[in-house]
Amino acid sequence: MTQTPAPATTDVPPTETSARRALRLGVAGPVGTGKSSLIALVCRHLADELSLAVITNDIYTDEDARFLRSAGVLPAERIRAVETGACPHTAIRDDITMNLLAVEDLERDFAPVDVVLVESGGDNLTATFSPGLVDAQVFVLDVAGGGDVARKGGPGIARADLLVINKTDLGPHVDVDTMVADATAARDGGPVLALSRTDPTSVEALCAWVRRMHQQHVAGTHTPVDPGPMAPHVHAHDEPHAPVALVEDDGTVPDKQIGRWKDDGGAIGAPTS
Ligand SMILES: Nc1nc2c(ncn2[C@@H]2O[C@H](COP(=O)(O)OP(=O)(O)OP(=O)(O)O)[C@@H](O)[C@H]2O)c(=O)[nH]1
Repeated sequence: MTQTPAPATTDVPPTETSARRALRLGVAGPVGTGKSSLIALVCRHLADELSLAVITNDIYTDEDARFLRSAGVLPAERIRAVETGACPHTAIRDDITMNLLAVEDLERDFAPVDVVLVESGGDNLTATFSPGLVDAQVFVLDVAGGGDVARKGGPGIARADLLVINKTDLGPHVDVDTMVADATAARDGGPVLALSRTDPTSVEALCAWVRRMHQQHVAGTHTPVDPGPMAPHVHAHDEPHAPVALVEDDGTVPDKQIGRWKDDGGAIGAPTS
């Protein structure tokens, strides 16, 4: 009796869609470090050679998308906003659905797209993108944040594909060289770029890095790396009526904890059970 061979489960040629998938490049970092400005630089300098699109994340507005559209760095329809309605890291790490759909829409609407830049909402030092959403990520600090910031570490600083120390034109007020040296030490040799939009050499170095990432993506030689999650934490509003209690070993409630509970009626007091 002849047997029909089982269908091969490996060596499946890429589908047209996956073959055309853009490099998805995340840009994260604390509020105001220059994420939108960096994306504007990349678009301004590379739009003639690469097909680009942008997703911005804001909590309640589409402000970053409007900034980029008004800067005229790309056709307006290639820049789309995701309003996360929650902590910025939620939409880039915990539940990436909204962003993933937005990226796929752009890839389909403007196929073929070479690079989709995804800007995170401004967050703290620990926010990173899920490797399920982006292929590579840039973490942006600025010299205005102070020389100590790079030393403080965190997954983005230590393990993002590229760490940018931005606004080096403000350097006279901060020791930029020390900041870059600290950052390089924190990254175990990973690339660090000192950037200013007023320094063409640094802007070209940024563009060269993006080009290289895109080439590696197309060649299939780049493997997305997860910089690691942010520290575990809870949001107080997640469970407004059942906060995590501090209770001593003997079962008593410390004085400082009483008053942090509110029952359904709004009265303040310790829980009854
Ligand atoms: N001096 C200087 N200022 C810069 C540079 N890049 C950006 N800025 C300024 O930094 C401020 C913040 O820039 P944005 O690009 O809006 O920063 P962001 O990280 O996108 O901000 P959020 O989206 O609010 O987190 C703006 O006033 C920019 O003009 C730079 O290279 N040098």
